Amino acid sequence: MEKDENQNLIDFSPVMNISYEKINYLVDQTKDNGNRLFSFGKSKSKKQILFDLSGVFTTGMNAILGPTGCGKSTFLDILADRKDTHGLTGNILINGQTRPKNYKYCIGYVLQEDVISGTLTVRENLMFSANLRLQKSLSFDQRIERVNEIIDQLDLEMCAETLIGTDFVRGISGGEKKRTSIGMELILSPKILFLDEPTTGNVKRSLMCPQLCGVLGLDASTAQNVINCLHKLSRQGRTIVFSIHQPRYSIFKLFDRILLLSNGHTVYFDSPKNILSYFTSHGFSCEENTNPADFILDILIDSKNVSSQLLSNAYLQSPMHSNNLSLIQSINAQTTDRPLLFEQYLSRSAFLEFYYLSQRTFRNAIRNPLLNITQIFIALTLGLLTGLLFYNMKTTIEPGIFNRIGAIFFLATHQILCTASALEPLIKERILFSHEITSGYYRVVTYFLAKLVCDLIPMRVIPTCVFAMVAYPLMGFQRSFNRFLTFFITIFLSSVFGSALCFLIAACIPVFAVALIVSILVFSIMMVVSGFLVDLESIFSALRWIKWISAIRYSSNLLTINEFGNLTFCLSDDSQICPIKGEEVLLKRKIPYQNGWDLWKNLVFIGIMAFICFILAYVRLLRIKKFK
Ligand SMILES: Nc1ncnc2c1ncn2[C@@H]1O[C@H](COP(=O)(O)OP(=O)(O)OP(=O)(O)O)[C@@H](O)[C@H]1O
Repeated sequence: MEKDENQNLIDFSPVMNISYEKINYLVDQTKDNGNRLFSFGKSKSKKQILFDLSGVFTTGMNAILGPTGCGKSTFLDILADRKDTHGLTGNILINGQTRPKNYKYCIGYVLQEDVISGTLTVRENLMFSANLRLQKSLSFDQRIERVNEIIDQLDLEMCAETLIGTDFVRGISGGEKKRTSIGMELILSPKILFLDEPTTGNVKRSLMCPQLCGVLGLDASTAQNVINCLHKLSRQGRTIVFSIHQPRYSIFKLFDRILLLSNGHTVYFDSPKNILSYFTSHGFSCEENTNPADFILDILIDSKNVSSQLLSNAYLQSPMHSNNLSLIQSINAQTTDRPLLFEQYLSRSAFLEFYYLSQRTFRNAIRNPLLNITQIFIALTLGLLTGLLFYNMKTTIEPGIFNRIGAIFFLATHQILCTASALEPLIKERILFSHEITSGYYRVVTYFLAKLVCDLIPMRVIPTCVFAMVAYPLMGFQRSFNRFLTFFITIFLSSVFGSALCFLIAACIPVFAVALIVSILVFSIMMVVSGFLVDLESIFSALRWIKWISAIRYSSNLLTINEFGNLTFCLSDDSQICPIKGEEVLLKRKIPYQNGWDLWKNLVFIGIMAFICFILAYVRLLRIKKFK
C-alpha cells in the first residue's frame, strides 16, 4: 500500500473490477386479494426482481440502462452493498475477492436525490465530509487542500461559498448540487463510484410523502456537464457504475460499457459501439438520425414483453454472454493473496465526530430562520399575550383561584405541546442521517449527542424559557426568587420532555402526517389525565394508570404547589377577610404537598420520562435501516 502526497491511503492497483455472478434477487411483497374489505385479505408473496445477472464492470463509465422498473436501482444498491441480503443470491467480487466488511465506507455512493445539508455552503459540506471521513493522520491543512482539489476538479469554484439551499433559502443550481454530492464521495478518492440516476436533480419528496413523489430531471446542458465530469473522473482509473434513464446521444457516446436490463434480465452487456449492429442482427433496425438510447428503450418498453423476452433469450445464447462469463473466470483466476486495499476509515475519536457534528448542527440551527429568531419572536409575543390575559391575577377567591388554575393548566400544556415543532426538521433529517450513517460518516451515539446538545435542548428550550420569563412577572404569580426558580425549572424540564418525545416519535415514524397525529394523540391523552378535565378517581379503574405517564399532570402539580403554597385568598368585598388558604385548594385538587418530596417528585418523574424517551429514540436510531 502506498500513500499519496497527502498521506491518504490510495489504491494504486490499475483497475478495480467488480464481477458479479448469478445474481438473483427476490423481495417479499404484500398482495391484496382484492375481494375483502379489510386487510385480512392481504397475503405475502415473493417477487423476483433480478434474474441470473452475471458480468464484470471495469474502469471507465459503466451505464446501467433500461426502462423504468427494470431493476436498475435495485441492482446498483446490491453492488454497493446497500440492499438487505435477504432474498439475494449470487456472488459479487472485487478483483476476484469477496468484499471486505468496510467496503461500504470506502466506495462512493451518490443517491438519486441530493442528500446534503442545505444550510451549509458547498465548501462547508465538503469540509464536513473531509473532517469526518479522511484519516485522522491528515492535518487540517491537508484536508483543506483535498477539498480545494475537489472543488477545482468538479468546477465548483464559482459556488464554493454559496449555501446549498433549503425550502426557505434559494441556493445553488441542480447541477452544482449534484456535483457537490459527487464531491462528498470523492473526498475519499474512491476507486469505485456508484451513482443512482446522476442526471436526475432533486427528487420531489414532501413531508406527507417521504417516498418518491416525482423526479425532476436536470436540464440537458446540466446533465451533460455532470456526465462530462464523471467521464473525466473515470479517466483517472475509477470504476464508475451508474443507472441512467434516457440519455441523449452526446451522453450515450461517453459510456464505455452498457448493461441493458429489461424486467430484471440482461439484454445486452458490451460496448455501446456494438449495440446497433447487435440489435440489427436480431431484427431491430435503427432509423438514421435516431438516438440509439431512445431506439433501444422504445423496443424494451413493449407492453406485451415480446421483444424483451426475445432479446433476453437471445443474450443468453450470444457470444457476448459467453465472453462475459469467461471474463469473470479470468478475473477470478487472477486473484492473489494481496488484501484488497481498502482502509478502515472509522478510526476517528468520538470527540472529533461530536465536534464536527455539533458544528454542523449548530450552523444548521442558527441559519434556519424558522428555528431561531422566528421561534424566539413567537415565544416573546405569546409570553406577552399570556401575561396580559392573566395580568396581575388577584388573590381574591373569585376569580383569583379560578384564573390561577386556568393559567397553570395553560402553561403546563403549552410548554409541552409547542415542542411538536421539532417533528418536521427531525423527520426531514432522517434521509441525511440514514445516508451518512450507512456511508460511515459517524457513529450513531455522536450524532445523537450532538443533536441533543446543539439542537434539541437549546433550540426548543430557549423559546420556552423566553416565554416563561416574560409571562411570569406579568401574570402576578408569587414574587419570590425561589418560586420563580421552581417555575422556571418546571417549564424547562417540561420542554425537554416534549422535545424527547418528539425525537422518539420522529425516530420511529418517517411520515410527518402520521407522526403529527401520533404526537397529538399522546399529548391529548396526557392532557385529559392531567387532573383538570376529569376526576382521576372516577375514571375506569383499568385506565387509571395512564395518569402516571402524564407529564402534563406532573408539571401542573408542580406549578400548583409552587403557586398555591403559603397563599391566602380573600373575599372580593374589601373586607380583608381571607378565609381560604392555598393548601385547601391543593387538598381539594388531591395534590399532595406536605413535604419537599411531594413537590420535587413531580420534577423527578418528568426527568425520568424525558430520559426514557431519549434512550428509546437512541435505540430506534441504532435500528434505522441501513439497507433499502
Ligand atoms: N421491496 C419491494 N417490494 C415490491 N416490489 C419492489 C420492491 N423493491 C423493488 N420492487 C420492484 O422492483 C422493480 C425494480 O425496481 P427498481 O427501483 O430497481 O427499478 P428501476 O429500474 O430503478 O426504476 P426507475 O428507473 O423507475 O427508478 C420495480 O417493479 C419495483 O416496483
